[in-house]
Amino acid sequence: MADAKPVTVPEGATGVLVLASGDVLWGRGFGAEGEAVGEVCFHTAMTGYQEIMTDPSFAGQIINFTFPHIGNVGANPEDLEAEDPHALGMIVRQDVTEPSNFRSVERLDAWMRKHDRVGLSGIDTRALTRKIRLEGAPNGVIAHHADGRFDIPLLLDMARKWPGLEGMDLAITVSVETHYGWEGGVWRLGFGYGPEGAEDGRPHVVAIDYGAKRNIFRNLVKAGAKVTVLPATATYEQVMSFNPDGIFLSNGPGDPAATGEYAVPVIRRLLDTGKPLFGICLGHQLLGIAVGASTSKMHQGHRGANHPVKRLSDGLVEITSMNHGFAVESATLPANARETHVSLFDGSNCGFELTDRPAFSVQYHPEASPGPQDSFYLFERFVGMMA
Ligand SMILES: NC(=O)CC[C@H](N)C(=O)O
Repeated sequence: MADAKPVTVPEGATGVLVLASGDVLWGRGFGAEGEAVGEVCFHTAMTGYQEIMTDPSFAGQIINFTFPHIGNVGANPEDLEAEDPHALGMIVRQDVTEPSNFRSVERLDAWMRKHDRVGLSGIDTRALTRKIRLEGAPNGVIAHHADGRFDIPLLLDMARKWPGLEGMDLAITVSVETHYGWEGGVWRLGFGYGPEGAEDGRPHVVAIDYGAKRNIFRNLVKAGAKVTVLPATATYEQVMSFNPDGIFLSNGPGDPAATGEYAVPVIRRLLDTGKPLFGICLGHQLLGIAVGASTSKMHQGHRGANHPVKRLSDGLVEITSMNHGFAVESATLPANARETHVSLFDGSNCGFELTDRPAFSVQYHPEASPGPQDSFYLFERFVGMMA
């Protein structure tokens, strides 16, 4: 590891990324001033930056966007996966420009400032992505100071002391405190997300929130369910007291194997009820652990909006939205778990179903997007099991 040398701040630099390796990448800060320490990962989506920043699955992470024009459609109050951002900061190629979109109510940099999130522009995001691909996702500090004053040795020390996502339990830190009924389904121009979803007569899904993104609940509603959301620490008795027709395990941040006592033992008991059960992302990983499989940290992870996933039953390739740095290891799936989906990038597990119970899960976000290859059918399959 390179040691920090006395540094001169390049002319005009108001932001910096300091990696635990000793690499120092100068740029221009935007959004909030200050610093944040976490894992630096790259995301290949061309749009959806507000959704990415607010997805609770990104807690503990600093996002390097491979798409150069981030901020060009501004910020709006609808494209949020949670009320506040959970990603720690963003790294982009180009400076944020004036927004050009009829839904925009403010600039992205103003939104970042308001929500206390640090942004860094002017970075060679391709070089950084290449580094992450070769070396794995590093720990680092993103910092922004308008006066250009940075204590690089201190930032390096912060980056080196950060323990890393492996072994870190974050789901519990981003979950809700108490249960609530979810409302909000299909988006309509001029109306936003409709209030549907609470009507009686719909199959009742109890969703355990390990750091859920809102779009998953919207999709459950779109598929016909009524959704009640429970905190990550909900006990078996609490889940059952809502008399669910089906149980949903949400996405969420951190290491699935670090969730300890509150998640997996409850999931095991819920499986024994024989009620339909569906897990996504962290929920998929937790279901994997509950049936005896192991999870491991991936070299660079999968983060993007067009990751090809192969459905093993018929070979169809789904274009999926993904965000994960841990994966269920296929080889450790037990005999009663059939692998259903694999990543076309690296062959890693992306879905399985149990052969002796109505339970299945996937590693990606099944979106209700137009086109023949989306994966929304998974929500319909789940809700259909309760009919
Ligand atoms: N999207 C998610 O739920 C992420 C799951 C888990 N935190 C991971 O990084 O693999």
